[in-house]
Amino acid sequence: MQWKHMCKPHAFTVHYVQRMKKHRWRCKAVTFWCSDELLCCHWLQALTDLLEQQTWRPKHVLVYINPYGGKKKGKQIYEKKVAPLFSLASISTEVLVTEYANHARDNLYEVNLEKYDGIVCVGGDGMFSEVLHGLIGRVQKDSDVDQNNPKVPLSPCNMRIGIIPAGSTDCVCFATVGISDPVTSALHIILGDCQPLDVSTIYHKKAFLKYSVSLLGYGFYGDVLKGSEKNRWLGPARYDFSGFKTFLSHHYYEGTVSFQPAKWAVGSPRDKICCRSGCYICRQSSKQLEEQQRAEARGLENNEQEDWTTIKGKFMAINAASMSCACPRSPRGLSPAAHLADGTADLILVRKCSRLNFLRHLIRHTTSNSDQFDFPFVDVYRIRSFQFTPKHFEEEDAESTDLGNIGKKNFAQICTDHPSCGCNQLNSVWNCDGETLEQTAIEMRVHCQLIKLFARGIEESQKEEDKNPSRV
Ligand SMILES: CCCCCCCCCCCCC/C=C/[C@@H](O)[C@H](CO)NC(=O)CCCCCCCCCCCCCCC
Ligand SMILES: Nc1ncnc2c1ncn2[C@@H]1O[C@H](COP(=O)(O)OP(=O)(O)OP(=O)(O)O)[C@@H](O)[C@H]1O
Ligand SMILES: [Ca+2]
Repeated sequence: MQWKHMCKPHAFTVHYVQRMKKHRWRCKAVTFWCSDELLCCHWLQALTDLLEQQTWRPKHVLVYINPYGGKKKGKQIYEKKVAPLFSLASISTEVLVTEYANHARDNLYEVNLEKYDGIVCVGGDGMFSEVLHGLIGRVQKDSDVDQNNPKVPLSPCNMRIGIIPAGSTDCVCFATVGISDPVTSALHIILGDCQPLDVSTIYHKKAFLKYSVSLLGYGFYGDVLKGSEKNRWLGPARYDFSGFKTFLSHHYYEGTVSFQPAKWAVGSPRDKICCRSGCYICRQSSKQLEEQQRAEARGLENNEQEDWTTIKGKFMAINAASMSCACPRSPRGLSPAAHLADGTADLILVRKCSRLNFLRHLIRHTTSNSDQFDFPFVDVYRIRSFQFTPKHFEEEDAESTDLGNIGKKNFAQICTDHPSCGCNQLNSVWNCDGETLEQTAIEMRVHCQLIKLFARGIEESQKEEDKNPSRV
């Protein structure tokens, strides 16, 4: 809500948020007229006082715009749809339109963060990932935490990030707000919403590689991403084109997956209930995790060696989803019951299957009320960490001769460059929130609620409320 002073006659306008269909929010206005000037002033003063009490609302934000994300409309979207709302809400801004990849990330290591109440990122998941790496890295640096040391607990980031969607998938925005809509996201920022978010760290041989908040996927989604990069000029359609080609190539990959189940977690990946605003499961799970970590610190439980489950096999896809990964292509996401802030990820293993079966599994991502895990070749686990070693890597490590490595690297290269050559590609690549990783043997660990967003999670729709009347 916001007001605008009008001199004559005595009147003021209140701007407020109205909920529309499908989680969309719009800014509406209502003007109050009054013949009594004093009464009008009293109202104005009372409203101003109320607004000033809302200390969680940001007053000064730092905005990063990727002018080349999605359909290359980031700058236009910000100027036309977002900046006017920020100025109406008296939010002052400092704007940086990025000039090269990683400009925003590097800038976050230099700026005086104390000046700002939040960071706004205009772009897609890749741009968000840049801001995420910049902010987490900066906070660790300021608190003398070595993010490259997997044994040291990371410092949580209190500065909130707002996402104005202007990318190709916008999965982080969609899965935390319920819609990919710049105006809705701007209104969540203005109201000062706060949604904690789990972040996963990825390591190769104990060396830190990347952070991930949405999908860490090997096999199908890795290949789709790799293929899509050659066709960036197609814009968001590059994923569908590459998805179709990857589907037809129908590769499977051999390797070993080991994971630690999240024993303390309250929910399961097959739950019918999804993560919604003020989620009870997120609150309970994070509490239980804190207790478990306290017990581990006192040496009552040894988490490092215990409870690892190992599965060796041939996989079409290995997906670790730290959140549902809902997006316009798949409105319920890769793992519809995954939670934003419960300290866990859902590990989905799709084993070698026929093309038809894989298609049936994929199609279920697009329809409501159908369970994409209900196939004999799909398994799903709620986990705190996992590691993957490709079969090819095991052999490579055993031989460990430079000559052998070079030979295999070249072979993989030939196959990637000639997908129609008919030979079997040995390894896939990891898709980490829309960016490829160079290493294939990796380890991932979830950090509960490491960052905060200007969002509130997806609000329960009337239909859902009718189905779950007893939910908190
Ligand atoms: C028949 C239709 C089946 C459609 C199945 C759609 C499943 C879509 C699931 C999307 C999950 C997105 C997870 C989010 C990942 C983001 O961190 C990342 C960065 O933005 N985006 C992508 O990697 C971008 C990933 C984009 C993946 C697109 C996959 C398209 C598959 C098309 C298969 C066509 C088969 C047709 C056979 C006749
Ligand atoms: N000025 C720039 N020039 C070139 N690349 C940039 C620039 N600014 C940011 N980038 C990079 O562009 C990449 C893609 O951006 P972004 O995520 O906004 O769009 P997208 O890839 O179309 O969407 P999505 O990630 O949702 O699929 C990011 O990895 C980011 O690092
Ligand atoms: Ca989670």
